[in-house]
Amino acid sequence: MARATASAATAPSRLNEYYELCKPRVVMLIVFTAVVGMFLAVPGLPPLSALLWGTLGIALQASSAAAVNQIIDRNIDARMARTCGRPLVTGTLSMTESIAFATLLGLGGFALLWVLVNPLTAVLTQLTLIGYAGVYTLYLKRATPQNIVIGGAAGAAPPVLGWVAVTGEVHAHALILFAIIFIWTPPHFWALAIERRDEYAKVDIPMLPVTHGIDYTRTQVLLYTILLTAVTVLPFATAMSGLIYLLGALALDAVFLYYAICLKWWPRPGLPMRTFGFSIVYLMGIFSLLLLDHYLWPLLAA
Ligand code: HEM
Ligand SMILES: CC(C)=CCC/C(C)=C/CC/C(C)=C/COP(=O)(O)OP(=O)(O)O
Repeated sequence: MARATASAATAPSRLNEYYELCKPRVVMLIVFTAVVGMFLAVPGLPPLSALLWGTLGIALQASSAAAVNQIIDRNIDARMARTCGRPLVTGTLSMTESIAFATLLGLGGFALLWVLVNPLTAVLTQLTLIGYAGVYTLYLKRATPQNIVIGGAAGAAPPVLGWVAVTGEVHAHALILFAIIFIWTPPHFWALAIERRDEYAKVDIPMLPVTHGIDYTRTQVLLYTILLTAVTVLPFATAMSGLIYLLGALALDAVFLYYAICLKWWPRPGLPMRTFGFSIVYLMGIFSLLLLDHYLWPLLAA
């Protein structure tokens, strides 16, 4: 009786541990950018089957990538305050359970994309998984302060994956979506890394604030944010999006630039984490505007 009660009590919490192994909040935003890529790929609505199975397949593979990242990084995660509560560190999930779970999600996602979407999406998504879990986590993260710039390509791929899921091909407009996330990644991450500099130094991970100092990193955040402003004009400049997108994007750019300028010239406690927090709102906002504009602007401009 006591045994039955105990296992009933632990079952939901174990489910929660598997959920946490997938970095759910990051994966949700990643999947959102992929879904926006699917909607932007065609003038009307994308086919339901590509939308449904494409989203599920990309979500499964992104979750698998996040789990592999935690399997590889468990010793580093154990020594940083931000990550020491993760399931593989606390021991609530074993290595065997985590590897089995990551393999199941990865293979399941790949098979689903290959069979129900198209082989190109399956292959590109698999390469993205390898890029993040293999190339970034295993090698780049420990090797160079440019780790997140190069590794950012994996995080930037999902809108392209979504586009390919619907059309079967890579279009120049999909590459603009890639460029937006690619250039957004450095200010997103380095804002957090400024705050967490000492933790990364303690575990010998060569993040930019550790190797080049905090002030240099602030300059890089500002330069990438300026570049990001230019890149976010591209959807309008190439007639992919209309004025609703442009005006909204410029407003978001202005706020992000304000954060980056304050971080560089008027730094104060708490500002790096507020900049990091805003970077997430910003990317959600840019992709929401792209989606909104795709359906509303043709009606208004007609
Ligand atoms: C190489 C690329 C990236 C790096 C190094 C990176 C790094 C990080 C780190 C370290 C955190 C954890 C913050 C914390 O624990 O408080 C984080 C959070 C987050 N990242 Fe990124 N990120 C990258 C790319 C992306 C991409 C592509 C997206 C989405 C499109 C994204 C969305 C998020 C979100 C939504 C959070 C908040 C998670 C939460 O609230 O727990 N990141 N990122
Ligand atoms: C479609 C597909 C396969 C997508 C995979 C892309 C993916 C999951 C990107 C996640 C980006 C991310 C959270 C990086 C941080 O890793 P970190 O190890 O630097 O951060 P941590 O210290 O919080 O673990």
